Amino acid sequence: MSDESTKATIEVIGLRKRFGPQLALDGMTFTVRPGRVTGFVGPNGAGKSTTMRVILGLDAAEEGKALVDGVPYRTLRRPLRHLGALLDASALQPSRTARNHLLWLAHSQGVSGRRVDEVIDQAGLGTAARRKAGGFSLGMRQRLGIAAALLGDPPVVMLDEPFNGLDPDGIVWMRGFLSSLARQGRAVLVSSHLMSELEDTADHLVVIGRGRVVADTSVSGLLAEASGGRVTLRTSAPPRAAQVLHGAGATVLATGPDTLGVTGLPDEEIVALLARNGVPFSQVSAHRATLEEAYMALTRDAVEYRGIPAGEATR
Ligand SMILES: Nc1ncnc2c1ncn2[C@@H]1O[C@H](COP(=O)(O)OP(=O)(O)OP(=O)(O)O)[C@@H](O)[C@H]1O
Repeated sequence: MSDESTKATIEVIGLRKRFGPQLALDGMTFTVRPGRVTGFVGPNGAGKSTTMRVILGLDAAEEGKALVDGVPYRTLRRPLRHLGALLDASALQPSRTARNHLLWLAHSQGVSGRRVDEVIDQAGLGTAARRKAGGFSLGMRQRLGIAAALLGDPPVVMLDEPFNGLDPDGIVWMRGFLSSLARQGRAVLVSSHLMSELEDTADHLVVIGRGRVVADTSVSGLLAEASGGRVTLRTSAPPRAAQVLHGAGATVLATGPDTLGVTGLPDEEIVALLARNGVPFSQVSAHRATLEEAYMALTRDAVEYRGIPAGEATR
């Protein structure tokens, strides 16, 4: 799984799909690569579930194609061994125990019964696996869905809104779990409409709005861009500090009686310059945007109806 260029695992190429007058996918294009968690993020109705359904062949696109390991999912002979998916955690047999549900799935896919107990452990189902799935909370259903997705030990895992219904402990568990799947070399695609859920989890982001990709970027790159290289400086000698930094090519703006906003120089260079020129300072801190801030900036135009007074919505 080391050569990313030849091991692309999900390729979505130019998908277009309508539901009646509603354009759900409008040229959706991205690639999910192994060894990292790719967050698939967008506001409600942006097209996340539809894209995943097209990848699985559950919905047909009018244009474009979706490939898993280079071929359409429907043509795979043992699909669970290529891609494990959790789309709808409520899709289970309420009268079966979780373990029997998994045994039945394993049998239908030629997977050994031994694997069932492994995935029960991996998904943290524990003794609940012997209970009827009909009585499960949404969080336990998510875990059961994840256990099912892992049955075929697939190199690609795709989860639609897996954080839904999880309590804070469950969210922490899910983050660690997704990261561990990626560390094992798997390609992990996980959708969410809340960027905060993916904090400390996603390595890469495909941000979508209105059926198309708005940004396809590493998390670190997105944060650096949103942070804009702004540094806040606290000093008892603002005019002197401004003079020194301006002389070194920075743009300096007074932001308070003893604070300056500096752009155009990295924080460590600012510290060195001030020290060398004997300018006193008590704080130099680079502004770090949160993932949520970066996301809001990206999707500002893509959110349907946000802030539009009733009666003025045009779609
Ligand atoms: N079966 C359907 N019939 C009609 N319209 C649909 C259908 N499925 C999806 N849509 C429409 O397609 C668009 C994309 O929906 P989709 O469910 O893929 O978005 P999403 O990003 O998954 O949203 P959410 O975060 O709410 O799940 C929306 O405008 C939605 O109303």
